[in-house]
Amino acid sequence: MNELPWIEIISAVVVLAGGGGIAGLLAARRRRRHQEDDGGRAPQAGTGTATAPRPVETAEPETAEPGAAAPEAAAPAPAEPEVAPAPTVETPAPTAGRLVRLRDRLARSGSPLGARLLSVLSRDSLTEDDWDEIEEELLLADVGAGPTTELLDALRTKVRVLGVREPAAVRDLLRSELVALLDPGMDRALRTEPTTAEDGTHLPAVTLVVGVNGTGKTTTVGKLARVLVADGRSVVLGAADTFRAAAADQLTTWGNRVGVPTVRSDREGADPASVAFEAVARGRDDKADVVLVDTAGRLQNKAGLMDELGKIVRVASKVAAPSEVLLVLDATTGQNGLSQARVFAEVAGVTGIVLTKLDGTAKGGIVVQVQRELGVPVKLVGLGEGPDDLAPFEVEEFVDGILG
Ligand SMILES: Nc1nc2c(ncn2[C@@H]2O[C@H](COP(=O)(O)OP(=O)(O)OP(=O)(O)O)[C@@H](O)[C@H]2O)c(=O)[nH]1
Repeated sequence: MNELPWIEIISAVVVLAGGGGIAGLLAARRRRRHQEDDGGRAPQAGTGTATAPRPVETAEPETAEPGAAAPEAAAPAPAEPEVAPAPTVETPAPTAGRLVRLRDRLARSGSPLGARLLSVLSRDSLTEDDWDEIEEELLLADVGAGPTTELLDALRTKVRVLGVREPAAVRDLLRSELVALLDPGMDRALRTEPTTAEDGTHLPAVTLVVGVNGTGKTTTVGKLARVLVADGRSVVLGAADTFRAAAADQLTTWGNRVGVPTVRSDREGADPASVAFEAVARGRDDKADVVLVDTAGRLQNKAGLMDELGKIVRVASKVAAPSEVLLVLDATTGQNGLSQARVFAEVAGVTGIVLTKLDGTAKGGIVVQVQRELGVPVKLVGLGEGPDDLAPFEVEEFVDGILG
């Protein structure tokens, strides 16, 4: 008898058995990863309210059609019975003192505003070359031409008049000048207080988060939800970035981790204004304190951007008008970020800036320039990819961070 068919049959059985094993293994690993993503770091189990999102006006419902097979069901039988992961809710780090905890990251970014400036300023006698060097460092750090001249003039005068040279005194001098440049008097509080309409209806505070793609908007909305939850506020998320389908998933994951519901549409390209409206309505019905709305900001021209953001504001305002429009800027993009900022400020009536990725740049001076150019305060800074790496901006803590 020909042995070949038997070898083929045996091989096929081995492959099938092995494949099933691998499929089971992958399914188990996928489940484990899912559990980790959803709350692996959760210190306690759930008082969470992570609810299934409601479909929005123009959107497909999130849940599968009745009778439709769920994607998992079509996969080979898993090695162990499917157990829905227990909802776990994390406790975000408290917001007070976050910048103090994170400020090492500013120093570690090697900001030229820090060590190098201090070393020049401490030289025995400062020559014109030394002042040029200081100017160059400030410009390289994206402080901007106007503020750099201002800072240099103030430093020159004080160094001459006071004759300071000792490192500690020079540091104090530089510190106070940088603090002054950052305008500590600006109101940086987030307007997140709900209000009551004349007819007694509860109205959540609405925060719209805008900016070009990739700056960290979705991440910021997720982190901001954690900031608010840590401060004892109830939050609803609105995934109005309907351009990128994964953005809604990303936001839902952020929300689930802290027990915050996300209103979304799974249909790519669904009307963002409609999602925003539903999210604000959900916030009103749930009596939430704050609704955070993520947007796409991916439009190619100013007119299109104006149309989209204008419509989101108009439609959301049928329930409650946004009290904050936060512009997310990537600190590593320097001047480029600044020109984007100007367009958004014109189009969207920005009330605050979130500067992300300050952990990865020596260009911390962009904070000065952005505030000056737009006349809008930096309210939050992103200092890493961790869930609690977003801090309320505090001028003195920030300056201490960049001075190292
Ligand atoms: N190092 C660092 N990375 C950050 C920070 N904030 C966001 N990121 C990262 O930036 C990347 C882009 O973030 P997203 O939130 O997806 O950006 P987005 O603006 O929503 O992008 P689109 O949805 O494509 O418009 C992600 O890898 C984030 O982890 C930060 O403060 N520091």
